[in-house]
Amino acid sequence: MPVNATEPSDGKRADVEHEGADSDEPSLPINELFYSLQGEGTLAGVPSVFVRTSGCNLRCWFCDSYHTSWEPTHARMTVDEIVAEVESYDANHIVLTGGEPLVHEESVTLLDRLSERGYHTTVETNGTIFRDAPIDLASVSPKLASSTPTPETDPKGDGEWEDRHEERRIDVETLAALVDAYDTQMKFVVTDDGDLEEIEELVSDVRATADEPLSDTDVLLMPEGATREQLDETRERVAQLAMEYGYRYTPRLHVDLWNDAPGT
Ligand SMILES: C[S@@+](CC[C@H](N)C(=O)[O-])C[C@H]1O[C@@H](n2cnc3c(N)ncnc32)[C@H](O)[C@@H]1O
Ligand SMILES: Nc1nc2[nH]cc(C(=O)O)c2c(=O)[nH]1
Ligand code: SF4
Ligand SMILES: [Mg+2]
Repeated sequence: MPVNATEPSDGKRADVEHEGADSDEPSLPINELFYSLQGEGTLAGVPSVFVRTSGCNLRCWFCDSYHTSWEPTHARMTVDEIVAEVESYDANHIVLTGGEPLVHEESVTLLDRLSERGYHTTVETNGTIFRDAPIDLASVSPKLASSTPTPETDPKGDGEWEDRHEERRIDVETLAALVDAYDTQMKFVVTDDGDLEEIEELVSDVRATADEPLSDTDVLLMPEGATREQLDETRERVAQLAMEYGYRYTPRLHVDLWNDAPGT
């Protein structure tokens, strides 16, 4: 269901409580909650319930979830309300995404409750924040230099987020901690050939820092594109790059199937 998104947020707990969220109960700012197919990564095609939190610590210029980052909106739901909504769907796989779901410590509470009920959990994260939680698949998408919003690419202002995004986007220690703690896929948004040099260097740095291995088939190249038309420009080249470098290609099934319509 599309959640009635009313409360603006910037990745911080809102200071106003709203109907439907008891102030004593753990709650999360939810932008949307829906049932679809996992569109990305090694579980692509698996029917899944998506829980999308609002608020992010980065500002990728290409963010396909603009209303969780650049202009965040949400309704506050208690963890109990979220779990009840999840349980109304006949699915075993839950994808917690955002925005950046790990900016919220209540995401751990939600993951605990889902795990207790036997759900498989995937967390889509930008890899800048580590939290100890029952995560079955950490779907980590480190943000490359090509994601940084410059005055030319900024979708909202004049590049006010450029320095903050640039300082925060990569933390090798955090990426290595995620690899060590969880079954991890590393999913890079590729805009053009120039991204591969940074990917190779970053993968090498993470391998040097982590104790657990990160195989080439756990490194995924995903074409940039929020619409079918944009993907038409990128997907074939990114597929070629995956073959050239020996990494895995991931499609964006929800864009191919439904052109990234809300609730897909
Ligand atoms: C909206 S993000 C939310 C989770 C987390 N903040 C992150 O970036 O991983 C979900 C996924 O969409 C990807 N993504 C966002 N905008 C995209 C675009 N224009 N093209 C391709 N992938 C995109 C992100 O890299 C991430 O893998
Ligand atoms: N179908 C579908 N699959 C997805 N996999 C990751 C998504 C995300 O936004 O994190 C996503 C999404 O938005 N839709
Ligand atoms: S990190 Fe994820 S949610 Fe945040 S701006 Fe980038 S793509 Fe969007
Ligand atoms: Mg998405």
